Amino acid sequence: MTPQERIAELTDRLNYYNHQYYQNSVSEVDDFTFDKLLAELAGLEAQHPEFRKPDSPTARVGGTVSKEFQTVYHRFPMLSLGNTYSEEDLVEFDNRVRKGLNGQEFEYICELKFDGVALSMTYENGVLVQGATRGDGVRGDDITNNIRTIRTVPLRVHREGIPALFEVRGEGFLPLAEFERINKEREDIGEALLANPRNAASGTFKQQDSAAVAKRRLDCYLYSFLSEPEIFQTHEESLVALKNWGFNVSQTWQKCATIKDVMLYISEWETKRFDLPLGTDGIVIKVNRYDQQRELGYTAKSPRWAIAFKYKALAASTTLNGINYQVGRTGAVTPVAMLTPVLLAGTIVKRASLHNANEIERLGVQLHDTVFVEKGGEIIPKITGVDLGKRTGQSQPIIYPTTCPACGTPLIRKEGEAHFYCPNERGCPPQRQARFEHFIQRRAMNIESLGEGKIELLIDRGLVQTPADLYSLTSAELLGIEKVFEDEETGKRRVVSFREKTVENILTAIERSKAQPFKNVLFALGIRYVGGTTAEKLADYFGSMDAIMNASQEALLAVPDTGPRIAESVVAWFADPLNQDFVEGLRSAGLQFVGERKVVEPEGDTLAGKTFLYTGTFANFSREELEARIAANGGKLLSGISKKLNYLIVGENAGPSKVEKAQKLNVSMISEDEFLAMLDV
Ligand SMILES: NC(=O)c1ccc[n+]([C@@H]2O[C@H](COP(=O)([O-])OP(=O)(O)OC[C@H]3O[C@@H](n4cnc5c(N)ncnc54)[C@H](O)[C@@H]3O)[C@@H](O)[C@H]2O)c1
Ligand SMILES: [Zn+2]
Repeated sequence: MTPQERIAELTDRLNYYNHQYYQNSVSEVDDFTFDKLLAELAGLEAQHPEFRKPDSPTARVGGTVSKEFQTVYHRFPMLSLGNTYSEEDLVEFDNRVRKGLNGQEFEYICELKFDGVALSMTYENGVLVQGATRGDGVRGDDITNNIRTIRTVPLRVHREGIPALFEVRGEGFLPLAEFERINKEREDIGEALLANPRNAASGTFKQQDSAAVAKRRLDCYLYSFLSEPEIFQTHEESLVALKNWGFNVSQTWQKCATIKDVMLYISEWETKRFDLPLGTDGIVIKVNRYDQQRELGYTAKSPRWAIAFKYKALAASTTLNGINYQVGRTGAVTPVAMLTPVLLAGTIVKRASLHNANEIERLGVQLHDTVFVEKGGEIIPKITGVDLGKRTGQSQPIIYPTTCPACGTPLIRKEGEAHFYCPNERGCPPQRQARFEHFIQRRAMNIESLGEGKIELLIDRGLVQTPADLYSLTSAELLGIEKVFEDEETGKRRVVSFREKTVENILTAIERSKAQPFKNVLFALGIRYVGGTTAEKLADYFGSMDAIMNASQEALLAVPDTGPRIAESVVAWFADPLNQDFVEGLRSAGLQFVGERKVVEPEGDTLAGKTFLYTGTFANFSREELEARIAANGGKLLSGISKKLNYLIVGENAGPSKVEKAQKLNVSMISEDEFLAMLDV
């Protein structure tokens, strides 16, 4: 391949990765690979400037704006950062800075490089008026409503000395604990897991429905303050002031007098960063004084007064001793690698995720191989490769089971899904147990006193078949039963026994659970894809179990944010006679089958297949009434303006941004009267 061809190829490939990364929140390669390719392209372009493409990713900030949001222009451009993985490059950076400043004294501020999404917030007279993404550096997406959901971003700041107009910038992120919580919930309802916290944050900030965004507790660390005229002399002063004004500034930054101190900071945080509540992928080094920053200036893509040092993902190698196939609540089988314990980033790793059969194939890993494990932003380490040089005659191909490791039922794989499933929903012990655990969790029936082995014991003794049986348990049945559990790994024994006090607590909790609201009951059923949020929406919309049981797929599709996958799953679940028995069992136990919301009585289907959104206020309807009429006539309410929207109903005091956006996307706008006329056909 000639340099010209290679330049063309790299340009296309990197532009494609950028598109996937910024628009679709997907990483098709890891960052290290991406950065290596980008460095290769920059090197080739330097040697052969004549072959450089006008759309080269070396000279542009990676992102763009999207059609779904209003575009805003940044007052000050939002740039990228030069980056490096090597200490030699840092020394070079230090030399460049020294030279650029002609021997003046200078200091650095080191900060962690938070792995999320760059955000910019504008305040006018102390009020947050706009929040935007970086986009292409000049223009970004207006995601003000989504940024308002971040609790640590003040909506108002009133302190002395704050300029009337200023901008703060920082990194929006999904805290690791929140990432794990969401994934646990997704696993629980059989949804594909989010790949990593950075991409999850990026995808969340791009959602149209800010109520859905609010459900994920995003956070943001601020690291920059901009105003005209400037009111600070140094970056340090601005960090201190931001903190004092109530902005969320991570207290991990440090002033360093020399590049040696910078290196110490780097090595100090190499492992310590894993104790932080968010993913970080390196550190950022900035010249402290603003006048010196100005003197050094910018390239087209990044400041010359700052650089990012990125850590290579922490890796270790160890042997794969076996694979444990775990069966989840929905029957999905997940392979977990059992490893010879190895120290990685300060913790001992014994297991790693292998995700699914495709992943095993992709890695080409065999039993007894030496494998590389890596710890990225996530808490569970993953296997990233095989050390083929260390493969011995001992290694054996991994034969993926064809039957359920727990109950022996032949596994099936649904089209388009990566997981194999055990279809024996009711007989398969781990599935049954997991269904009970789902049922008793706080967000469902809240009978958590039944946790930690107690359910297993009840099932073992044949006291319960389905969670409905919990409601007929008596203290006579429970008193005195016990079981000794032995931990396979540690050999530690634990006794679970039902003594008087325990029994009393459990029976009280079961009794009390009868008052749990209808939406919790609906969630507790464990219908695939019906998580807490969906259950709440369905409960609000239909108002009762009977209405949902009798709802057709079309009727379900009319519920906001409910797609065909959920609708199909709900209909199929209620069509199963055994599920019907289960539901009737719960009904006779006296659980809440009716919600607070008024039941929508179907009126007709004149709006079937049409999508609506409204803005403003109306003479004939309250918001609830309008929503109910749309639903009752088979229409579907959308949560935001997109190309999928057919009609925007415009009332008094309509939101100008909604109207403008609808115009842009050619969405029909109708008045209240026109809407009424549609109902009258
Ligand atoms: N894997 C992929 O497919 C893929 C594709 C595109 C980009 N990427 C990754 O993204 C990088 C390019 O993204 P980029 O242009 O946003 O550069 P960058 O993420 O390397 O650096 C700039 C960004 O760092 C962030 N940042 C975090 N902490 C900061 C702090 N304390 N101070 C200042 N900024 C801070 C800001 O959001 C800023 O915009 C690539 O180097 C690559 O690693 C990966
Ligand atoms: Zn099974």
